[in-house]
Amino acid sequence: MTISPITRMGGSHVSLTLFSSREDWAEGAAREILSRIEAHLSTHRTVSIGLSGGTTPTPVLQNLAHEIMGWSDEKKRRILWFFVDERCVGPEDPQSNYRMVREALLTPGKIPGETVFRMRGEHPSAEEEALRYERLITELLGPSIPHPPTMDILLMGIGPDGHTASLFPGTSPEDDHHRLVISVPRQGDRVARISLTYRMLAWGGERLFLVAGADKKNILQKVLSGEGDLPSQWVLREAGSLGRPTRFLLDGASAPTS
Ligand SMILES: O=C1O[C@H](COP(=O)(O)O)[C@@H](O)[C@H](O)[C@H]1O
Repeated sequence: MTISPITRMGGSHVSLTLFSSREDWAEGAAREILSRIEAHLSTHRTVSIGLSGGTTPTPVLQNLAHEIMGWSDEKKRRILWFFVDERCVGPEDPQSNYRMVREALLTPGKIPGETVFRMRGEHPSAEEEALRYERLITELLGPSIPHPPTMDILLMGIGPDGHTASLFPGTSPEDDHHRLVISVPRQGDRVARISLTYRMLAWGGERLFLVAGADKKNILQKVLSGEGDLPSQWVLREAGSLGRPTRFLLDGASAPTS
């Protein structure tokens, strides 16, 4: 599938893969993630993955759990699971990204707890927790100077307003300064959040956007049109300027028509 305006977003570094049904998408996306994990582990001791929340990734993570559950503990310990963002709620709250990931992937995949690095949404200070997570990332993945440490695979989503991770419309990479993780204040009904920054997302080895469902069709069309300053567009542009690839894994219902 080709969409010409996409070249304006991330140049040749952006590609789309379309799966016909939601079921094919969930299976195919899990296979894509798995093949990148295996490829990375064939040349590196460990692979780091950033997980997004919301509802879209659930069936993909369930399929991934099914593939990984039979692995030896030794091999499972070579995957380091991080979070792209979290809502400032407890780990049992229905809004918790960690809760969704635990139920879909960690528990069924029998993932060793010591390989999972969650953002503690229940911390009384989101800012302190963002700073702790930033330190954790640099300890585990490398220094933040001269550029952010690299998470090898970032699983990302797009919200109906074009947000990605917990970076919302009206923000831009200029707001990041030198941070890797930020706290995002509560706004209206939206609870406060903790999020990786644009820099951190752009420097990731590869971004896989998991997008499915008819309710994502319009926003995806807009994102890929190249016109605008939506957070997901900033990520594509910044990663593209670093020559880092981004791939969209779409189901038929979400795919743009032109
Ligand atoms: O708020 C969030 O939304 C986006 C998209 O979620 P979805 O439910 O529309 O798929 C998600 O990527 C992010 O992690 C989450 O916190």
